[in-house]
Amino acid sequence: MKIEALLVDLDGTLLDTVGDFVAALTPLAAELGAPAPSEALVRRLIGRGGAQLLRDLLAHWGLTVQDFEALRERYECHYRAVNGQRARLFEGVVVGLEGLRALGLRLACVTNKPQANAQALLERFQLAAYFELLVGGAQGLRAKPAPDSLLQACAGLGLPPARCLMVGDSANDAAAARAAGCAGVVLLRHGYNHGEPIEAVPAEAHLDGLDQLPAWLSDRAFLCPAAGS
Ligand SMILES: O=C(O)COP(=O)(O)O
Ligand SMILES: [Mg+2]
Repeated sequence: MKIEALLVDLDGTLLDTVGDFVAALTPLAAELGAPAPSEALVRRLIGRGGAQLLRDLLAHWGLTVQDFEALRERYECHYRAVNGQRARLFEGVVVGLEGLRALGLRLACVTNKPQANAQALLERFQLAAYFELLVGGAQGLRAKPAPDSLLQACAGLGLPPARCLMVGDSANDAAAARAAGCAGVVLLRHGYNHGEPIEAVPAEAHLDGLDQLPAWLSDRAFLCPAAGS
């Protein structure tokens, strides 16, 4: 088995976006009369998409709202206004993407973040050119840990999931990769995993950063595409 493409998560994998989430949630909390969420709390909640994040936060505050959809829309509006302003690239991302490209691997970005926000982030951080396609959160696509967005990315690449390896930062990425039938999953240690140690999530590898991935792949002939093939 050799892999031909990587499906790469966004939040917690390419970009540290926790500051954007806090900035979007702070005015929403004020509207609801709830305390501003701390960065540590938000870090534990990121990764299952915006709707789940809001449900988890409401549960944390002990609040219920009559019109959840309206709340979600207000949150998305706050988020769009701050998207990227506090985000930063994780160390090793560009070196890692360059190395993966040099190995001849095709890249797709697969995130629970709404498509437009994800696209804007890839452009803002000059990452867009590395990716053949981006599958973000959209209506009709169940968020990871469901396999929907990964399957859509594989279809877009024209590859069976067994030729694709998922790279992410959370148990959701691992579960989505298994459910989609991907070749495996590599997890990075610098992201968000709901407050749990990432090492507890079974994976083909746990790495400190994306810059370690090309060498890890090169050491495994079954995962590395034959040069020039
Ligand atoms: O939960 C989100 O909104 C984003 O999460 P992801 O980029 O790690 O999939
Ligand atoms: Mg993530």
